[in-house]
Amino acid sequence: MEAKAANAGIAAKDSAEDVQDQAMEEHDKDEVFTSKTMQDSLTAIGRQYAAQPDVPRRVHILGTGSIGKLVAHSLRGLPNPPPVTLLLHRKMLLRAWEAGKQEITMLDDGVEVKRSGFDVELMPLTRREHGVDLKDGQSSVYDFDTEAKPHEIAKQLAAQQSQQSTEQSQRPTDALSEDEPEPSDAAAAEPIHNLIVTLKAPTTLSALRRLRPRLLPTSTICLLQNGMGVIDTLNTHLFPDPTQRPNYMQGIITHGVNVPPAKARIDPFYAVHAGHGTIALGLLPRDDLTPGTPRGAARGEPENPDIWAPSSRYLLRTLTRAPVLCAVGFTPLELLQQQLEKLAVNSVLNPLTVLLDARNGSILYNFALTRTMRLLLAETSLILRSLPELRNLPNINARFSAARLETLVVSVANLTSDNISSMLADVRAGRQTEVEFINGYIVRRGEEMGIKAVVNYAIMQVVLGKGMIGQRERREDVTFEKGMDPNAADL
Ligand SMILES: CC(C)(CO)C(=O)C(=O)O
Repeated sequence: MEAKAANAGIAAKDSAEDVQDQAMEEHDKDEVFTSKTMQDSLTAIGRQYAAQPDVPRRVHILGTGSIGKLVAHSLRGLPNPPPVTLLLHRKMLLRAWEAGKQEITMLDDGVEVKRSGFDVELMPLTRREHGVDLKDGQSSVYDFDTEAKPHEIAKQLAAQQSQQSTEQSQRPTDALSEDEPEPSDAAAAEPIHNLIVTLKAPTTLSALRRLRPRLLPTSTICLLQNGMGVIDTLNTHLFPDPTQRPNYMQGIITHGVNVPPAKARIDPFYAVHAGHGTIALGLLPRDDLTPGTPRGAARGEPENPDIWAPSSRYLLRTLTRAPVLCAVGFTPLELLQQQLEKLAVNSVLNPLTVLLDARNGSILYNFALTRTMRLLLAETSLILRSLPELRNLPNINARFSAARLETLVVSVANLTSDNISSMLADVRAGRQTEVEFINGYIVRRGEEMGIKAVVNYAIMQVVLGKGMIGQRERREDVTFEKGMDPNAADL
């Protein structure tokens, strides 16, 4: 009976979607017509929203955790959907995909909606040891049975790798020997123009290192994750030359999506859209624009849309087109302020819930914890109000006052009182936390301005210490069934 009702629900939803699809297709045709016939006469804002037939439409999604699934599922639900490639980081996931129905299922308001038509690519993770990438199955630099030290072995491996890559690039492709593994999938070598990253901040650098050769200065990377400072890390380690950097977009997600553990074991491509929220999106202005290009953000003025790369406009437009995502674009300066507010909330709720090993609501109505929160927020407020990028903005002192930040923390703790914070979930699962991109970011920004963020620093160290205790316990005391390593948990 229940299944019947659910099926009826799906059918009703499908026919409603069909009608909507037709309407949107007409709308799309109109937009292409507009872009072909009137492009020259459009205003800058008009060009921003017009369809762009020349931009490659494929969207790659890195991270198939709950948010990755929500975004992928929503994009394939669009009328005239873009091609979507899921970048899978584990063989087990690829096998599950191939053995399954090759669809993502989202349970929303009691109705299961299945969507297919995705492409997948396996992105085997490499380990980095002493500065060299070790491929899947390659021995650790610590395992060699010689007198040589791990860093010396790493040096030899690096030399070998660079020689191999030089030889390979000098040989014509048809001269590859039989036994040499050819790239398994030609698509895996193609450029990535539009990339959405839903990985956690600490794993982003190592994952993007694998994709570095496929990312062009014309590509756009949209980061949908907690924490701040990832872009600085990417620029330092992967894109030191500003002219070779991709374009960046950032987003703040308030959707609540989860994967019931019982379901995760049966179908890793299943998720529940439990709380409908929004995505605030903002593009980052490039640092390498020709001198003289008007850059509104730098002066705290409205943005000049002409400076955004076509892939950035395409990705922004595509994400904002998906009704369920409720994505809205903001100016870089407004998005930055929203990110900092979220950072302040996370910098209190996440580490405190880890230390207390308790749900978000546990910090409420407890004066000892209120004192701790106030100490943290006094320090964070001072640092945020001193940031050079916010200088000259009116209202900064009020928006980032310790009292207002406390109101934000309390209200989020109330709204999510039964939730387990993402940081506590990470610690419990033995995963690396985002603390260095939350409290660590506040500490780093403080240091730049000569402000010692001792409370944030101390709390970050305790969270790191707690994570280490958990990881050690897991390694030493508990034996896991093969294939059930909790550290391999999905991102
Ligand atoms: C706001 C909060 C704490 C909600 O759980 C969160 O964003 C998180 O868990 O990372």
